[in-house]
Amino acid sequence: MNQFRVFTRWRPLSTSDSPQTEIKRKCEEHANSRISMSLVPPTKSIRPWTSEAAFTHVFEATDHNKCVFDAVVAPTLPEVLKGHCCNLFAYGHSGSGKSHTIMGYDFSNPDEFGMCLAAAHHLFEKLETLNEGNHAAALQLGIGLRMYELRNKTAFDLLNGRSSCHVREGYDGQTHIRGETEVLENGKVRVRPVVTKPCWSFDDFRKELLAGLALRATGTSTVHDQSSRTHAVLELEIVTRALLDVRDAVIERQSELVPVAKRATDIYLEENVKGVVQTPEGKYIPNPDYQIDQARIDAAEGQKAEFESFVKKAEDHVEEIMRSSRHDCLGGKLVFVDLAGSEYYHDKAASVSRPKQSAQEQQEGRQINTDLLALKEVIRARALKQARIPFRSSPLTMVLRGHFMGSSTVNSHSAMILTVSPSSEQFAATMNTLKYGNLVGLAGGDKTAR
Ligand SMILES: Nc1ncnc2c1ncn2[C@@H]1O[C@H](COP(=O)(O)OP(=O)(O)OP(=O)(O)O)[C@@H](O)[C@H]1O
Repeated sequence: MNQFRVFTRWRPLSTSDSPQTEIKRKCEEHANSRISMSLVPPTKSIRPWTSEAAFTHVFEATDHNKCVFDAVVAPTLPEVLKGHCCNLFAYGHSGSGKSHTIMGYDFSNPDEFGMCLAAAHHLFEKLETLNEGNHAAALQLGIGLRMYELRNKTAFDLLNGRSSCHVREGYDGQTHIRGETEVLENGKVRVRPVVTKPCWSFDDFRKELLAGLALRATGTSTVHDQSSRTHAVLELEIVTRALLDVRDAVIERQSELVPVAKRATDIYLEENVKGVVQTPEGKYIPNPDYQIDQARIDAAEGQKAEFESFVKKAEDHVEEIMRSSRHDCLGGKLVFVDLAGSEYYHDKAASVSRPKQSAQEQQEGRQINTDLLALKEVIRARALKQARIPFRSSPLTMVLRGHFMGSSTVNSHSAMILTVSPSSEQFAATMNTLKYGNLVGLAGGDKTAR
């Protein structure tokens, strides 16, 4: 099976909802073991809706987090331990249970851990075994945690005081998320990526996760709050101290290269400006009184090439550490994406009403809509094994590029959980979420996917 899995999770009715208002729904299993869902609208003015056979499984309100973890995340852990990358998305209306699912609200009861904490718990159990007999501290395996919120082309680093970082495509064709430029002594210019917090035990991990969550407005859902207007990304990567150190060395060598490269450019420009004069007619001609100092230009270029070679050497060192690791799991990643609230998804075919939005919210809504449609197209292109995957279509898919590219298989170890409310008052929001999930399930299915 090589399909992108889409799950639905019904949250329980909240105490403020009356039980009579529960949405009537039906599931049907099809020959391909996929499920279709039908919803009966609370009023006659809305047409009943039936999805296609797009869903892998439907969790009911009584299913707790452990049940969801066992079915959705646990099967991906062997892939992560082989050094591959698996992605898990949560999508739903504000208050439908995305944070409950991904982050969890109980950080001490393993049965109620969110997917992220439960995954770390299981990974640390495995890493402890792999670390046995390995006495070199620099080679002890742990989990590097990165946490950021994404809005348009800006990422807010939750493990670095919510500082803002830019999402850009580098000269190497890779997407880089980089913080503000720091100007250091001797003209060195350093641009750090999103912070990776190394965690060498489960308790370290839990502490960092809680610190990151404290900077995120979750759990106080209103459709206008901040968390519903950003995508939250949590990356868990299997690392060693040695790997983190050599990555830091690359950043250090790059910062040393900046002033040297600038000096080479300045010298080249200076010599060439001195080497020409302007005629009364406004033309530039070689300056008869100045001979361009080519040796000076070459010396500066030579120094630049030397510093470039230091960067290359540091990058090779990272490759070498990855290649020579005794453990396949080094660099393995599990990425959780708590997508922006489904109230921002605009499906032309959906005749559902949406809450009134301000001009800024409408603009953000358009961007979120672009992100979500781009994500669906990326999933479809991967399912179709297309040569060109449209990662550049949105900042979200640009950020996910590295994670999707690091996946072992086309789609099968990535999944989406749709969180939905059973309250009739939330019917429109629930149907909108399921409509998007239906499209993603079809797109990530087989070659006949639409
Ligand atoms: N499956 C569930 N079982 C029990 N409680 C749940 C479940 N899903 C959600 N809840 C509860 O409902 C409330 C809202 O859920 P949650 O904060 O996860 O919503 P959300 O989709 O993340 O909203 P937002 O995007 O605004 O942060 C929380 O108190 C949460 O504990």
